[in-house]
Amino acid sequence: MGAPRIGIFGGTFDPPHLGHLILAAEAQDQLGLERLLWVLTPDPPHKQGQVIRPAEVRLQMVQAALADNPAFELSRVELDRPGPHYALDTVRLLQDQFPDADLFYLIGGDSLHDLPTWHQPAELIRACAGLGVMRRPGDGVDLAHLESLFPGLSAKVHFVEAPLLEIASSQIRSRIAAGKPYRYYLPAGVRALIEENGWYREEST
Ligand SMILES: Nc1ncnc2c1ncn2[C@@H]1O[C@H](COP(=O)(O)OP(=O)(O)OP(=O)(O)O)[C@@H](O)[C@H]1O
Ligand SMILES: O=C(O)c1ccc[n+]([C@@H]2O[C@H](COP(=O)([O-])O)[C@@H](O)[C@H]2O)c1
Repeated sequence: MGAPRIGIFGGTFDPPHLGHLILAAEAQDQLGLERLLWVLTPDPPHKQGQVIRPAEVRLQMVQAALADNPAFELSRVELDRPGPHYALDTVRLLQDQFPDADLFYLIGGDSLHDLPTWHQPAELIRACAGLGVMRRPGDGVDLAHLESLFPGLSAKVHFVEAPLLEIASSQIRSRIAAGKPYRYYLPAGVRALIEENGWYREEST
């Protein structure tokens, strides 16, 4: 029997939406992940200076998004340490927690495209058994170029088969602020929280 496979899905989740849920569910199935840890990132490295809702607000929404799926778990590995939250530190902490497991880091195509700008990307790639990637419209992924920067990367990239989804948290925030319908872009429980609390109505980001 091989090592247990654990998926790590980090995100700002401001708010969590159907793109996130579909990526997580397809990756779990296609990569045979025994556990799938959703890692809420309080202080995302690439969103410094950007307005994001407080971690407690995003946590409530992630809990609502995960509530009806026992296969999804919330990990506090970033919530419980000060930021900025680099993926490499997270993977290393989870390696300590699950020393026998193969860890798969899940990202969208835009994140794969940006990987060279991440903190110590070569070490991150080395630390992961694989990267589960769901393409995004216009993500600009050029795997041959990435392979030239990080030899061996392409063998670790597993493209997750799924429809291309033009859904983004930023787009949902804009829709809410503009009074446009957004109901079917995210789970009902997340929408209920947004409506009860009036979140995103005044926001322009
Ligand atoms: N529609 C989507 N298809 C594929 N991957 C996605 C999609 N939406 C988000 N992701 C991936 O999920 C991870 C977390 O994304 P994040 O929480 O930043 O959401 P986002 O929709 O990209 O937010 P924003 O629009 O505010 O930048 C990232 O790796 C991102 O690439
Ligand atoms: O480690 C890094 O340098 C790094 C740079 C950009 C993003 N990440 C992580 O990737 C995940 C998705 O990022 P984001 O900004 O699209 O929500 C989130 O968990 C971030 O902490 C990590």
